[in-house]
Amino acid sequence: MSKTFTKDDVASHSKGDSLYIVIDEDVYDVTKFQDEHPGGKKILQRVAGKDASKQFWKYHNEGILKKYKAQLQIGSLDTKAAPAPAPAPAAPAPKAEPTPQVASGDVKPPATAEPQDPFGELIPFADPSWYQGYASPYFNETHAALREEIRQWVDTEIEPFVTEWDEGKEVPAHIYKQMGERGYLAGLLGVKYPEQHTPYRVKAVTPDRWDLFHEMLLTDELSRAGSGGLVWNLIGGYGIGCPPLVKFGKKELVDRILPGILAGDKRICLAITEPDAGSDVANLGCEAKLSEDGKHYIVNGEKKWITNGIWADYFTTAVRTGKPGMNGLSVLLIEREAGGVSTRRMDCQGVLSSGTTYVTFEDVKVPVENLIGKENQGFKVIMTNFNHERIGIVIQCVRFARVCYEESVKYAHKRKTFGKSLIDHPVIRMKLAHMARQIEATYNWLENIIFQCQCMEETEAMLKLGGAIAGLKAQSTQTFEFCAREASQIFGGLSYSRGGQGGKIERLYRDVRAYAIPGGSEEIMLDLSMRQSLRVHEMFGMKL
Ligand code: HEM
Repeated sequence: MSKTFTKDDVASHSKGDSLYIVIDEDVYDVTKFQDEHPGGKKILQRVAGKDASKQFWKYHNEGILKKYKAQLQIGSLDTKAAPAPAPAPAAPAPKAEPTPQVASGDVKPPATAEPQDPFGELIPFADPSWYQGYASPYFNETHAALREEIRQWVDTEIEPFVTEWDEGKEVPAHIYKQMGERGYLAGLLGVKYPEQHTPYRVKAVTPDRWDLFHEMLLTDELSRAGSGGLVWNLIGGYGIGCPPLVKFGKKELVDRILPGILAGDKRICLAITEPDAGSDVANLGCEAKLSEDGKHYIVNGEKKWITNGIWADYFTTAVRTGKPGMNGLSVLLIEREAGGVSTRRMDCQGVLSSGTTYVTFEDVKVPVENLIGKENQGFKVIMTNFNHERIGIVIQCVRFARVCYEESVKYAHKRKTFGKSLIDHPVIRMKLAHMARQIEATYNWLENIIFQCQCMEETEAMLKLGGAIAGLKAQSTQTFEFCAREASQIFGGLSYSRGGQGGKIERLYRDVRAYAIPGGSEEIMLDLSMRQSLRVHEMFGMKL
């Protein structure tokens, strides 16, 4: 692969039976590939033996090269400069003393507000501002190291294949296994890193330094691949099904099953929604009756739209153990191998590789030891979990909105209409500006909420932040929907057909409803945001 070619060498391979092309000074042998090239073989033959960089970038995005490089690149031109050696870590630039705003007092920023080195492509608003050299009180060098670690993995082993996986409605099992081995699953529980239950560690961050902003980064960077199906496959079932077990499960149960889950060997999902009860959780009907000897619950009922259900070994399930309403609900950990559990894949509009599932429980025998929390007090378990779930949804929506925006900015710089680039049309800049302002507003609220969660104990956070998190969820799904629509208008036909340059936009557009409806629909979220916030502030002594 490290072979060097002159321009004349390449020019001598200009026929169908030996066809080389140059892209960015790298040489590709596309002789065999020409027959399977989706753009046709003639178009490749027209640039045979030549530099085809300009034509290539007109029709493709970076993902294509990442995917095919290993297979097709045979070397580089002799004119290509050797890659510059990695720069030595720069000595921290001397910081200008801030100008005091008042005559006395210390106005220096806290130590954690030191800016990190710029990272990524530096397109304004395409990444959070702390990626681009701006100071932040929330992120330090451990976050920067984690960001680098995940991005490298996603860029090389995930993103180039996401379209294939989405169309095939499955993510290869080894990717999920890596989530365990890289220590990522253990870091996604909204709790202290559970060192005692897993030998796996995140390379970039020691368990004692793990915080909610690291957790946020995991979800955020995975979402850069631009596929709700991928993210839900990897963390959708786990991220909402496992925290109740860890927080409210009995020690013996947790000790028995958690290590296998954190290792990525076993899968868990959350089973709450039913054909007839979604956001109104208090009306759930799936029934669990205590056996006569008091040793088991016998579970009967159906669950619908259960993410990851078809692959799950464990189902964290909301069941009715008592009277109607919220005070008759419990949560049970149901094990597939108990028998009586059937799962079938549902055909949905979006998040295709997430495995949305219809589940039936028929006389499933569940040991009483598998009760999570207390009998008939499951509502609290479910409600506590909602905040974590909704924050996860918000992180994904903001990043998906950024992906729509980023793809649009890049495309607007390369596509020309009416004699000028799209970016030079004020109407396109207006669209981008409306996307950016919503993304940044939503993201900054998200950072604040995560910081609040970090400062509060869980029940306090459930009460005090529940309203704001509900409002933020609606804000994020509307931002995502807006950005998907505007990006689609900018890409035109390319985002109407699947795959190719507008592929991410087309897919994300289909994924929007999977975020705006589950985890509390926009309508319910907005109403709850007001009701709950007013109730809580009444307790604070709100004066009207
Ligand atoms: C290493 C070389 C190349 C590879 C691996 C490659 C791969 C692909 C792939 C996978 C697609 C499907 C659409 C997508 O996923 O983006 C595609 C489409 C296409 N390619 Fe290539 N290609 C190469 C070089 C070229 C060159 C040099 C040209 C032009 C001279 C070209 C022109 C096209 C066109 C016109 C399409 C159809 C675009 C559309 O549907 O809008 N390709 N190519």
